[in-house]
Amino acid sequence: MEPMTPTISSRAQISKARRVVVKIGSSSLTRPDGRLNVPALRKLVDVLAEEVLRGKQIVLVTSGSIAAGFMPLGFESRPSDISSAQAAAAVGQSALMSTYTDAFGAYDIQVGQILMTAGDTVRRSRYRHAVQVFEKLLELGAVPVVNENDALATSELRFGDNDRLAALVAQLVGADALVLLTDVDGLYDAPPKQPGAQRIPVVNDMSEVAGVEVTGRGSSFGTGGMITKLQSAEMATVTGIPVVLTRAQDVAGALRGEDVGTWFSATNERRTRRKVWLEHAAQMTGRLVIDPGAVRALRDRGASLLAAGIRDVRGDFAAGDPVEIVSEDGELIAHGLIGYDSVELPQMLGRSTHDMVEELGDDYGRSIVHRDDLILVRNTVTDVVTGGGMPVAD
Ligand SMILES: Nc1ncnc2c1ncn2[C@@H]1O[C@H](COP(=O)(O)OP(=O)(O)O)[C@@H](O)[C@H]1O
Ligand SMILES: N[C@@H](CCC(=O)OP(=O)(O)O)C(=O)O
Repeated sequence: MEPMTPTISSRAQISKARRVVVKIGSSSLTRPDGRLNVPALRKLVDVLAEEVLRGKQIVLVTSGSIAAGFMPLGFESRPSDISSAQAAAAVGQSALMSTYTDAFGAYDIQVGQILMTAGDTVRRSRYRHAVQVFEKLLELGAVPVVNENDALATSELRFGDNDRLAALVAQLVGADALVLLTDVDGLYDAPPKQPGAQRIPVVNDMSEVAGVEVTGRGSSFGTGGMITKLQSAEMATVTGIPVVLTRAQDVAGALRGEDVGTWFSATNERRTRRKVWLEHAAQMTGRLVIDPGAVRALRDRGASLLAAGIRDVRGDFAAGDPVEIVSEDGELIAHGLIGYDSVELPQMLGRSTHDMVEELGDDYGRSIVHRDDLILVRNTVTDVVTGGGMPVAD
């Protein structure tokens, strides 16, 4: 059995964390001309390698593949169309990994590349497999180096930014803490370039950042800006993982528990990883329109969604896919994992479970979305600042 790490409930305790996920963003790994900033990467590795040699388990989530790949392919700036960005990622990812392999190799530490797509964090079998690979690498003393599988990720199954991916990885490996490294030394109460903007040192509850002005536009090479960092912090903290957000130069201080950046305390809510994913990260494959009685049943009674309350179904999905559930006037009510394929649903709409079992057989006795697979979409802080959660397919 792995020794248990005490729960990390304050910044000072982070030095006791046994397993930490560290995410470094494009903004910190990119030179002004857009190329990979190798000295910055090496400085990060110097700090992380020392921690590994002292016995900490580190998982590194790193951006930089597109940054490292577009110039060698002859693009003048980071390409915005998907196929060019994917080609740049394919070229840049290998350059990125060889730089990490050399840098950690100087400390005799092996790195293992893990390229993930959103699907790996959703499907149970792939998730379990990912858990095993991470565990094995860490057990063998290697540093898993993670990025999104940019070359292959399709737009429907893409995170885009690495902030939310890092929160999901932190949940997947059961990290004691998540460190988000960027080009700004923490969350500010207004965009940092604004005169008078002040760093917020501690956030004990995400509701405290409700009035903070953040932008979704990152630095020249970053993706997502501060919005996806707040989403990431919320995803981690509600599953019991505290977060430090700071600039890359302060990584050593962050891991020692110094007063750098912004500390986001873990909440006691401990929502399950699957529900957090459903709320924040799932790309929806379909939409169910439900009547007012069903809205009340979901909201007030925490009920499962039955066919009787469904008015309309849109999209092409298979049982187990994530769908959004909206009211007749279009208000987003919940996200859920659907229990049936889209082709099965039209014959079921508006019908009682009893009728369907009589006519269609026992297979139709299940709810459409079981309460355990359903999360009411709250007006969370990140929704307030972003003006809505994740993009949802029509
Ligand atoms: N309230 C805020 N506090 C701190 N940074 C903010 C805020 N609002 C917007 N930002 C911007 O977010 C940027 C970081 O996001 P991004 O460029 O996507 O970083 P990365 O590539 O490291 O993920 C910073 O450069 C900063 O200008
Ligand atoms: N996966 C992409 C990174 C996406 C990105 O820029 O994310 P972020 O570092 O969170 O702004 C890459 O390696 O270029």
